[in-house]
Amino acid sequence: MYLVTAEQMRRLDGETIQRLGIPAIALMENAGRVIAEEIVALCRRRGGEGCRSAAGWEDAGKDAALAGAAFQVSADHALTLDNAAAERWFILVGKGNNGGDGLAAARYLRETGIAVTLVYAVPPESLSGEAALQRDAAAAMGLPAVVYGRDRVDLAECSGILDALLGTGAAGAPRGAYAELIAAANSSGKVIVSADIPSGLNADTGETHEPCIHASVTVCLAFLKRGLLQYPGAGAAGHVKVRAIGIPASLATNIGVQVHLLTPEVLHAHLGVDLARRRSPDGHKGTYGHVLLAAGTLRMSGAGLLSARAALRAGCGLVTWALPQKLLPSIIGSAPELMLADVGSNEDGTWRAGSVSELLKLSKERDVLAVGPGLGRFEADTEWLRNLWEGTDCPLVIDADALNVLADADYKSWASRRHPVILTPHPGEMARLARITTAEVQRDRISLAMGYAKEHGVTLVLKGAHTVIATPEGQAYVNTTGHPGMGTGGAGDVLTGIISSLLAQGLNEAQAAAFGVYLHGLAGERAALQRNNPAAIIAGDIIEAL
Ligand SMILES: NC(=O)C1=CN([C@@H]2O[C@H](COP(=O)(O)OP(=O)(O)OC[C@H]3O[C@@H](n4cnc5c(N)ncnc54)[C@H](OP(=O)(O)O)[C@@H]3O)[C@@H](O)[C@H]2O)[C@@H](O)CC1
Ligand SMILES: Nc1ncnc2c1ncn2[C@@H]1O[C@H](COP(=O)(O)OP(=O)(O)O)[C@@H](O)[C@H]1O
Ligand SMILES: [K+]
Repeated sequence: MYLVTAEQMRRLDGETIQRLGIPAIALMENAGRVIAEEIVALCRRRGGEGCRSAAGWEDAGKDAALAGAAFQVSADHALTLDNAAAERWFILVGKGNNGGDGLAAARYLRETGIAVTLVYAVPPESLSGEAALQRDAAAAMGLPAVVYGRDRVDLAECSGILDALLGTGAAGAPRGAYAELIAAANSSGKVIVSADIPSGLNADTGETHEPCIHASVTVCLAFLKRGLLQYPGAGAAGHVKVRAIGIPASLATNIGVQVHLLTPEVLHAHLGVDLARRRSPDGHKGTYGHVLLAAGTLRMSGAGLLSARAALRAGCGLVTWALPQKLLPSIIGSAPELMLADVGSNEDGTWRAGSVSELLKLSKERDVLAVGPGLGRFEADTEWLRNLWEGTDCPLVIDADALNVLADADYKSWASRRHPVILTPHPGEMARLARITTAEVQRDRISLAMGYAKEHGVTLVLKGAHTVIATPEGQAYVNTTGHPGMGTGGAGDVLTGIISSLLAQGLNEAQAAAFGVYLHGLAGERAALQRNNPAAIIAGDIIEAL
C-alpha cells in the first residue's frame, strides 16, 4: 500500500481527471459513497446488528436455492441499516472538496434513512466547483442545513459527526469557525468519522494543529496519506480505512511514489522476502551465516547478550560475540550457544582502540559485522570505527554508541564501502546524527529518514512507534507492527541482532532492515499477549517470542 503526500495526491487526482478523463465530480461521488458506507458499518456495529444482516441475506439465498427458486434480488447491503431511525448525524462541511465529499456522503446517508443535518463552516454561497454542485444537490434533496455562527448548532443533539471540514488542501492551523467547530466536536463526546484526514492534521507530517479532530474512524480516500501513519497524527485518526474512489493504484508508480506501508504483501511482492523463511532440507549451520558482534562493556554487558541471543533466535547459523576481556568471566555460560572472542580491554572494562586488528581478522570469516549495543565510548573510538568501516568486507550494522561515534565524525569523507551499511537510530540518536533536536526528528520522520539515507548512502532504520526504513535509493517503508510495551531497555539491541541475523542469512540490506523491523514488532505484540500486562514486557521476552 502506497503512502502519499498532499502534493502527490493532487497530482494523482489530476492524472485521473485529465489523462483518464474521469470527471472530478465522479471521484467526489465515489468518495461520498465510501464514507457513507463506513458510517453505516459503524452504526451497524454499535447498534448490535453485527453481521446479522449480511448473514441474513446469505441464509435467505440458501433457503431460496434449496426451495428451487431461480430468481433472486438483493439490495445494496453496504448502504442498508435496520436501526437507521435511531441515528442522527451532523455533517460538518468545509469550503473545499473535503466539504464536497461530506455533502455527497450526506445524500447517501439520507438514502439509508439516517437523519442528517448539514453544518456549514462558511456561508454555503462561498463553495465553488464540485463542492458547489454537491451543495445544490443536497439542497435539492431537501437536506436540512445550518450555518455555523448564524444559526443555532447544538452537537449534543446528534448521534455521530462526520468531519468534512478540511482535507489535503488545508494550510496551517484551522481558523475561525473551523477551529470552533473542531473544538466543539471533540468536546461533544460523540463518535467522529473524518473524511480523508482529521481536520487540523498536517497530511504530510502527522503534526496536529491546535485544534485537531480526534476521530474514531478516518475514511482515507484513494491513497494512505503519510500524516495518518506518523504520530501524533496516527493517534488522532483512530481506525484508518483506506477506500478506493476510482483512482488507479498504478498511477502511483507513474508519478514516482516511493513510500510504502510495510505489509506482508509489500515484503513479498515489492521487496522479494520469503515470508515463510524456508530452510533447505540439507542446510547446516554454515548455510545460515555467521554474525560477528562487537558489543558490551562491564556497565552494559546485557546489551551485547540481548543482541547476540536475538541473532541466534532469528535464525543465523552462528554468532561470535567479540567483547572486552574483563566481561568474559561474567558472560561465560550465560548463553552456551554463543561463541565468545576476547578482544582485550582497559582496566575498567572499556574497549581498547587496539581491538580493531582482532575484529578485522575475525570479520574475514564472518558474514556480517554488527557494532554498538552497550559499546560505550572510548579513546580513539572514531578511528576504531573508521577502520572497521573501511577495512571490513561484509555488511555493517551500526547501533547505539557506535551511532554516537558516527555522529561526532565526518564519516562522509570515509572511503566508500563495497558492502552496505545499516544504521538503526532511535530518535535521540537520529537527532545527534542529523544535528537537530529530537523534536525536529519526530516532526516528519518519513522525510527526514528518506533524506538522510539518500544523502549518506546508508539504509536507515528510524526506530520508535511506526519505525521508518529508508534506503539509499530513495524508497521508504513504514512499519506498524509493534507495541507500546516495547518501550523497554534493550528492545533496540534485540532489533540489531535480528537485522544482523537476516543479513547473515543472505537477505539484502533493504530486506533485512524491513523484515527485521516487521518481525521484531510481531514478536513484541506476541510478548504483550503472553503477559497479563504489556507494561511487564522486557527485552528478553521479545527474543523468546520470535
Ligand atoms: N478531485 C479532487 O481533487 C478530489 C479531492 N478529494 C477531497 O478533497 C480534499 C482536498 O480538497 P481541497 O484541495 O479543495 O482542500 P480542502 O482540504 O477541502 O480545504 C481547502 C479549503 O479550506 C480552506 N482552508 C484551508 N486551510 C484552512 C485553515 N487552516 N483554516 C480554515 N480554512 C482553511 C480554504 O479556503 P480559503 O482559505 O482558500 O478561502 C480552502 O477552500 C481531499 O482531502 C479529499 O477529501 C476527493 O473528493 C477526491 C477527489
Ligand atoms: N510504542 C512503540 N510501538 C512500537 N515499537 C516501539 C514502541 N516503543 C519502542 N518501540 C521499539 O522498541 C525498540 C526500542 O529501541 P531503543 O530505543 O534503541 O532501545 P534500547 O536502546 O534500550 O535497546 C525500537 O525498535 C522501537 O521501535
Ligand atoms: K476532514
